[in-house]
Amino acid sequence: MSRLPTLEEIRAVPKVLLHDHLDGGLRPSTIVDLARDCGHTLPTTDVDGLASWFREVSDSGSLERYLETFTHTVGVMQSREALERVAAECAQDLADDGVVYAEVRYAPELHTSSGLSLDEVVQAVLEGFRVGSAGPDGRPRIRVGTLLTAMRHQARSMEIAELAVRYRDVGVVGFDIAGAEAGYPPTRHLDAFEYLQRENAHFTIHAGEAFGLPSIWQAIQWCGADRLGHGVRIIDDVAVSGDGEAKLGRLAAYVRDKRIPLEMCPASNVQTGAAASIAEHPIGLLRRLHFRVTVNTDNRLMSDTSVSREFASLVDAFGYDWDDLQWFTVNAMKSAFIPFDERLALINDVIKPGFAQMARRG
Ligand SMILES: O=c1[nH]cnc2c1ncn2[C@H]1C[C@H](O)[C@@H](CO)O1
Ligand SMILES: [Zn+2]
Repeated sequence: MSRLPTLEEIRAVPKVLLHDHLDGGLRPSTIVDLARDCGHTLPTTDVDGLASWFREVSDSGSLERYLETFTHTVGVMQSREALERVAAECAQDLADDGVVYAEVRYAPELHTSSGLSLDEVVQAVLEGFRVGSAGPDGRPRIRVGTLLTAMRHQARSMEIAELAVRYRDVGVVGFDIAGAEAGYPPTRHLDAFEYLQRENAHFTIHAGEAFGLPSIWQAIQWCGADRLGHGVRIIDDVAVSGDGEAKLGRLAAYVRDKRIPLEMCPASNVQTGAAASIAEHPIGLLRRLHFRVTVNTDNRLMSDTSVSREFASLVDAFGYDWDDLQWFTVNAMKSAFIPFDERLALINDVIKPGFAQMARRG
């Protein structure tokens, strides 16, 4: 099929999402509702105006400024009802976009300012995902696993890691650290990572987004991360000569040889200045070099994006075809934190047949 995939067609194929923040994906109308209920003051209560505000402020070119916008999402996610609603709508929105498997992350410690305990936060989010994943016939339209995030500038990672292990059999599939990267190396949380390794638990680390190779190196070689959140700066360890031949440094070679998944989030990276544009995003070269690249949304609200839109922008920039999109999707499914047999079943019974059906249509 020579014609390139369209946005509408991309929406129809089964997709997988590994890096999406619950507090970065609220519907603007829900923020307005919840803010009214809990007395939180927003920059504007006009729904369209609020959507534009998030997108525009997030376009600052700085991760720190980008993260400031979360005051207005986290601020309205402080009750059990609010957390359940946001999680349920998240599952519905992802399913509507054709996502069949998602790992959605959030930081429980950010949702306790009105008195919820960490356990209550986790239980509310799990309940929201349970409700939101069900279709009209009661059968699940999407499978959602959650990742519990600890904030890298705080000192609660051990507590959050223990929480993740406590809820591992009821929907929590892993752990993460997030927040401003510069000045907060992942090794600050080494005890939490060592604990998770002893517990045979899975974790990813935001690394190589706003800070370079040392952050990626620490995340992998000191902390033992299974995956890298973003990881875009791995490109700094790849030299491309005039004739297009690429030479990998030791760290880049390690990441590729070990098939360490890169959770790339192109639109978010352009907004925070981690990449100059989609066309110049390192994903193009990393895909060509067969790193284990996956495509993600990061924060759908801040970037006004979805998995389908991320794919469509890559089709536009790099001319990707259905084989490329299936390759990204299978990469993501292989890299998920659920058991191997369940990943394989989704690949063979859902993803491959879904892409094959699209190929026949073309
Ligand atoms: O792209 C990101 N980099 C680092 N931290 C991030 C990013 N997107 C969201 N966060 C932070 C802000 C949220 O409040 C927190 C938990 O989801 O994670
Ligand atoms: Zn992120």
